[in-house]
Amino acid sequence: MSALPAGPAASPALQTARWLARPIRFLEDNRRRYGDTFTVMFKGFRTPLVMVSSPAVVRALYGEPGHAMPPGRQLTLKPLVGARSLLLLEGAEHLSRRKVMLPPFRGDRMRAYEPIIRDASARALSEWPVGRAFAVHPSMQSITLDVILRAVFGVADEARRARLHALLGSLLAATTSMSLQVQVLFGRMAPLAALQEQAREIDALLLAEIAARREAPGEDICSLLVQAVFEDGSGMSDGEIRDQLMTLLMAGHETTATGLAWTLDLLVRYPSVLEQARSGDEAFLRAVVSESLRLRPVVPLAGRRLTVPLEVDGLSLPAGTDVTPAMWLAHTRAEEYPEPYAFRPSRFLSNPPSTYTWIPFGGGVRRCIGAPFAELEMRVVLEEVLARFDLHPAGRGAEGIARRNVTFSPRHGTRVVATPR
Ligand code: HEM
Repeated sequence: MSALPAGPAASPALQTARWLARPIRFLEDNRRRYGDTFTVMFKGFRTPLVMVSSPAVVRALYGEPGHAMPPGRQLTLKPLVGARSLLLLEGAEHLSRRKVMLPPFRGDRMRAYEPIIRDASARALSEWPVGRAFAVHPSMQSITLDVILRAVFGVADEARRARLHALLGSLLAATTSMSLQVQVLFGRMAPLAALQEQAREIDALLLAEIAARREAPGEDICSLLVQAVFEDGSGMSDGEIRDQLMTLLMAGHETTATGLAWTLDLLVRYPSVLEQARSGDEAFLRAVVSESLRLRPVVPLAGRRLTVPLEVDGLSLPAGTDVTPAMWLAHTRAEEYPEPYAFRPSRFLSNPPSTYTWIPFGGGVRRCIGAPFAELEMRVVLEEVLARFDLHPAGRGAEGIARRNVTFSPRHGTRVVATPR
């Protein structure tokens, strides 16, 4: 068996502590010492993890459709999204779902959701405090949750939407709650029982929505799933649609809100870019979104377990190895991005990067199906924010990174001072 690439010799506990406390430093230190490809060992993982970042290796990894999903995904996600989730299926079952779930997210269809995004933004932005520091991340979470409930779930009724907003908001907060995790670790199951009670109410509400969409389909994604037909002529059961809706919520809500919070954090620290972003030039705002996702990749890793050996550019990894691109490292290669640490959206206008040097949405057969949705939503929310407010950073230092589940998120929620224009 070939040896894995070199990597840090520290104990798994120490490597994990460094990754959790200072992820960027951990990645940069390893790149400096070992190059583009290195092997790390995290506590709780039974097998080492090879991190890669050169475009040729990322292409070879994501280009092989047969690789399996990374370990641990089933364990953490199944209780929330259900066993039939697109995120958890593999092989032919996964591909058949992807085939029917991709078309509803096509770029041209997304335009229909623009009014919903503008309206959700207007409601949330009307509550922003004026002239004093506050964190924008919770407001972005509220917008992205509202947008998913309307555009994806299709919940038109205000009262039902408010109830689902409250229930899903607290379920999602609990999944990132350190206090809950500690209580459960010490055997206190009461909070978990309360969560299960909430989950039952959510399921009942979702099944009622699905039944209503079967009766009278609309423009939302749930209506399209209700009408979807697999190659064998069968459709999705109500239970499966429930799983896919929870999947879209889990995959699309926090990620987009966090991408928005990071974009605002970068914009307030680069006033000339912020001014240009206000100009109403749609292409420039798209470039702002792309550059933010490059410099602040919300999902730092999206790996695979190899089912066949990976052999490329002198690298040879045996089947069974866990391999992940490190988005930060792939996005900060000076060969592809001159002055890689500068926030410079115009680079996406003059010289758009090739596919495997910009991978905030992963790649290959598991690439994010919500990418066009997320990009549109980010651009439209930004337009609404910039049209209403002048923004300044609340502090001098750049935001640090905190980990929330699988995301890299601004530690203090992006604190700004907003004044109406
Ligand atoms: C800025 C926002 C977002 C980011 C950074 C992001 C990132 C990602 C990444 C890295 C993956 C894994 C890809 C892989 O394993 O190669 C993924 C998968 C996925 N995302 Fe997103 N995502 C975002 C928004 C959304 C939205 C808005 C939705 C839907 C409403 C969505 C739905 C999904 C789904 C269903 C998958 C699983 C695809 C599969 O396994 O076939 N995402 N996303």
